[in-house]
Amino acid sequence: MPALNQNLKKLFYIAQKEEKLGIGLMSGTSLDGLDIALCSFKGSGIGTTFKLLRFTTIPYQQDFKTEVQQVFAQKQVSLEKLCLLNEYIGNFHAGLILQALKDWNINPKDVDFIASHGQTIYHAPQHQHKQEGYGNATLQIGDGDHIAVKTGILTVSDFRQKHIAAGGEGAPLALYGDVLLGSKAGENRILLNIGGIANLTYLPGNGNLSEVMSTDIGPGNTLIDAACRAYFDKPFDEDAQIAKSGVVDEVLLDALMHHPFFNEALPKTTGPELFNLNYVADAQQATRTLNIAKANLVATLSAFTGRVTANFIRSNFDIEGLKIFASGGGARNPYIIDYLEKALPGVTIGNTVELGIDPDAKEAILFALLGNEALCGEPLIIGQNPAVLMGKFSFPV
Ligand SMILES: Nc1ncnc2c1ncn2[C@@H]1O[C@H](COP(=O)(O)OP(=O)(O)OP(=O)(O)O)[C@@H](O)[C@H]1O
Ligand SMILES: CC(=O)N[C@H]1[C@@H]2OC[C@@H](O2)[C@@H](O)[C@@H]1O[C@H](C)C(=O)O
Repeated sequence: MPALNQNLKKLFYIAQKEEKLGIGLMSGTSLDGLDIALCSFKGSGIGTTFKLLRFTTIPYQQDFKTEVQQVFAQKQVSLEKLCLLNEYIGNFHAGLILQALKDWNINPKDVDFIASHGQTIYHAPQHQHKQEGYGNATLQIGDGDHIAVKTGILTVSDFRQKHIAAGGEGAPLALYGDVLLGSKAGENRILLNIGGIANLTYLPGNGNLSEVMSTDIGPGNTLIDAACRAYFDKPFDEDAQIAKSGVVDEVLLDALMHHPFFNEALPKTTGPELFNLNYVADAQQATRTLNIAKANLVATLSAFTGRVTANFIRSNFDIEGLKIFASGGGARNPYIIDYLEKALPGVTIGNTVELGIDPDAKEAILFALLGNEALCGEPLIIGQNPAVLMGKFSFPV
């Protein structure tokens, strides 16, 4: 009998371990930093038990952000730059993981796997690119082989391609973990993540997985951040100070609300490829509001996130006793949260902290969970979503 590839032998060994130590990585559309969550797992699927052992966000320096912004959500980029960044980000993320493990006094040899989201560079669902003959597509870079070789840890990466191959749009993937982290018998819940793009997972209190729904909603922080960068030389509107100093331009807000994306069938996804400052400039041009004060613009964009999200929840989930648990950086934006509270009377709006989940760590935990599923799970049928195990394996040697 030919000898078994040592990598596969190790893979089988890890997959069969009763308890696994895994690292989940998330680097989102906000480009603020790399989220690193170290978790321990027992079991798989709905029966998984896990503990978040350590969490950190390592902020990106401006020079790195500037590099990534050259290719991020752009229709035309330098192919050379894209190629270089694929290697660079893999290596860079591996270095940040090693740094975090050192800070935590944990030997990389004790970690069973890394689950890496990579950096989304372009997201192109068919309803958005509309090119005949082409399907849904998405691209995350920061290749897993570089992470595996540099850290010496088995790496699972590039989760979104399989979702598309099996009929999805490559996102949101949060629902696979949200079901596990957030479901409660007898309580109708929404886990609302306000990142660059806002998305949610509806978890019915009857526990019926076929009723679970997860979708992107529209812009979260992406437009607010873009306006703060362009006009205030700030990465974001900390504690909504700028928005609170401005006044909403209702005419512009109404114009921003008119896009076919908001009427697309669910589930649907989007990104900064659509919701960017050109989108805003077009609406300003159409409403002759190009000269409004920049603080009024930030207030209007913050109200836009609030109105899109509130309208979506009101029209899709007119459900008695609905509870929302917010996460993502936007959960710390008081303008957005206050807006939702006013626009959704009777709906309780809390934070995932109440579920024992650090709202900043949630997405990194979700990818660690997906890595655990890739190793020892079985495809789960949840709502209309592809029932597949996602991720590709990269070996250290
Ligand atoms: N104190 C705060 N006040 C206002 N906004 C905040 C605050 N803290 C964070 N944010 C917002 O949250 C953003 C980061 O959010 P997060 O890390 O959830 O995004 P992401 O993971 O990149 O997004 P996505 O989920 O779309 O990939 C910041 O860019 C900022 O807009
Ligand atoms: C293509 C891509 O990276 N999409 C992200 C983005 O950030 C939020 C929203 O848009 C969501 O669809 C997704 O991330 C989360 C983690 C998800 O897949 O659930």
